[in-house]
Amino acid sequence: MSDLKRSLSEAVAAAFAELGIPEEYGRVTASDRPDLADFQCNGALAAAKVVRKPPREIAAGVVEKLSGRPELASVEIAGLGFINLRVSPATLSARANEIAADERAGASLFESPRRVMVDYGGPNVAKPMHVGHLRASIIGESVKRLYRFRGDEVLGDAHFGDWGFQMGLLIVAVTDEDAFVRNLMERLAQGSGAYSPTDERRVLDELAGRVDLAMLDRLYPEAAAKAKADEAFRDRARKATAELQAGRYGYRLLWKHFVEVSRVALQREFHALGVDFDLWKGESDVDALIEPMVRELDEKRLLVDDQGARIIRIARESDKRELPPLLVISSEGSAMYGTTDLATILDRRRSFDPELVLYAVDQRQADHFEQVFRAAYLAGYAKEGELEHIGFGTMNGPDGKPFKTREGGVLKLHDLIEMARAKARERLREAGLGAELDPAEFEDIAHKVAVSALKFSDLSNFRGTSYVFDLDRFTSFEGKTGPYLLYQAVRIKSVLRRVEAEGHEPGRIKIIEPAERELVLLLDAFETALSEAYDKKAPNFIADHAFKLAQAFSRFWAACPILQAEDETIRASRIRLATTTLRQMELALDLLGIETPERM
Ligand SMILES: NC(=[NH2+])NCCC[C@H](N)C(=O)O
Repeated sequence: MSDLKRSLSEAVAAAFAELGIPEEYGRVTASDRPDLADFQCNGALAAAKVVRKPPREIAAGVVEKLSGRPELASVEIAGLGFINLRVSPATLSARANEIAADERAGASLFESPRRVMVDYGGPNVAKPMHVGHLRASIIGESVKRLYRFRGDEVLGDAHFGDWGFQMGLLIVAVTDEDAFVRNLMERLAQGSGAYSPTDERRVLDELAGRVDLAMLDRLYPEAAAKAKADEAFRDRARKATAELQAGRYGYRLLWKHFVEVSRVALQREFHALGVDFDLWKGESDVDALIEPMVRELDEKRLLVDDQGARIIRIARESDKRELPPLLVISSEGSAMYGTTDLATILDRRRSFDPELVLYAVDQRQADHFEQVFRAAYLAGYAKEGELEHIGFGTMNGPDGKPFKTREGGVLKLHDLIEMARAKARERLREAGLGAELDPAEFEDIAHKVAVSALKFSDLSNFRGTSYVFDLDRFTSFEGKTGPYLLYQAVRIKSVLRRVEAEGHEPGRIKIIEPAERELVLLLDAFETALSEAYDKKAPNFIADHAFKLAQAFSRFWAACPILQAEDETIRASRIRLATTTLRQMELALDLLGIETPERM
C-alpha cells in the first residue's frame, strides 16, 4: 500500500526518466492551489537549468507521457512550467477505502527497523523541574512514540540526575539543618564499615520519618544559592560529593533516601502528564563503569593532563569555532557531567546496543553533547552519527526570557499542571461543556484538556524555536490548540454514537463532493507528515497534520450531511469517512502524547 503522493511521484519520476532527465526532478508535493490541483510537480523548472531546455517544453513532455493514465483526472502545465495533477475520483475512493481498512490509518511501517534509545526528561534529584524539563519530557515522549509507531524497537530512558555536585550540596544542607541526621552520619562514619541489610533498613526508616520532599524542596535552592556566595560552604559540598562517590556508607544511605523520595514524586508528575519511561536509570548507575573507562581511555591515549585535570581533546580541523575539550576528571578528582554521559553511552551499548540514541535536551547543552559524542566516537563507543542531540528552544515568559513564576522562581511542573487544570475547568464552563457530567468525569476531562493544551502548544512549534507561554491562548477551544482538536474529536465521537443509536452502518467510501475530496487528500497526507516528523525528529509535522485534518473534517461536516444524507449508500460512505478521520486523528494525537476524552 502506498500513499497517493508517493505513487504519483513514482509515475512522474518515470516520465522524467523517459525524457532523459534524472528521476529526482519528478518529485510531487501537495498542491498549494487546491482549487486547481491535488498535487503539483515543480521539477521542470529546476531541471531546465541542468538539461538546458525551456521548462515549459520539459513540462509538456512530461504531461504527454502522463496523460491517459487511469489514476489521473487531469494533468496540465501551469505558469512557467509547473505540472498540475488531479487524481481521478475512482483512485481517490480506492485510496480512502484502503486507509479505512487499515488499522494504522494509512501510515506505513519503517522498512528497516532499528534499535533506538531516547534519552529524555532528565529530571534531577531535589532540584525542581523547570520548563526545560517540561519540554524535554513532552518532545522526548512524542519522538519515542513516533519511532515506535514506525516500527523501531525503542527504549525511553529518564536519565535521572542523581549524581554529582548537587548531591553533595544536599548532603551538607540536610546535615547542617538536622542534628539527628548529622549525628547519624558521624556515627556511621566511625563504624567498622560492616553493616547488614537490617542496619541499612533501620537507617532508611529513620530517615524516612525526618527527611521528606518538602524539606528537600526547601533546602536545595537555598544551598545552591549559598554555594555561589560562600566558598567554604561550596568546598564542603565538593568534599561531600567526593566522599559520596568514594562510597562513604552514611552518605550512600542518605543519598539513596534522597533519590527514592524524589523519584516517587517525579514519577507521579510524569504520569499526570502522560509521560512514561521504559527505563528509569540514572547518572549514578554508571558510577562503577567510570574507573575502568578512565583507565581504558588512558590506554587509548585519549586522556591529556591539563593543570591537574584530565581531558579529551575533541577539536577538529574543520571546526568553525573553537570547541573546548571534554573534562573527564576534575582537578579535585571528581567525575563530571560529561563523564557520566560518556559512561552511559558505554553502558547502553552493552545492554541494548542501540543504533541510534536521541537526546531530547535543551539547545543550550548543544556544546556539551558535541563534546561527549566526539569523545565517544574517538573512543570507539559509538559510530559517527549514531548519537544525536535533538535540541529545543525555551518556553518564555512575556518578557521573552525563560519562563519564571511571578515570584521569579522556577516553575514546578506540578504547579504548571495545576494552573493549566484550573484554566481548563474555567474554559469548559465558559463553553457550557460537561455541565451535565458527574464531577469525577468532569475532572478527568479538565485534566485531558489541560494536558492537551500544554502539549499541543509546545509540539506545534518546530522544537528549535522558542515560544511564549500563554495559557489563555493554549486552552482556547478555538484556533490551533489542543483543546480545539479534542473538541473536534469528541464531536465526531458524538455523531458516531447517534449513527449507531439510529442503526446506521458504515459502507464503502465513494468520493463525490469537493469537501470529501479534500478530506481524503488529507487522510492520504498522514504518511508524509509522519515521515517528515520521523526524519527531522520534529513532532510539529504531526501537530500540523492533526490540525489540518480537523479543519478539513469541519468543512466536510458543514458541506456533507451524514445523518441527513440523501441516500443510504452516501450516508454509509460518509460514516466510514468519519470513523476513519477519527481513527487517524486519535492516532496522531496519541503520537503527540495527547489523550482524547469520550465526551465533553
Ligand atoms: N544524557 C543527558 N545528559 N540528558 C539530559 C540530562 C539533563 C540534566 N539532568 C539537566 O537537568 O540539565
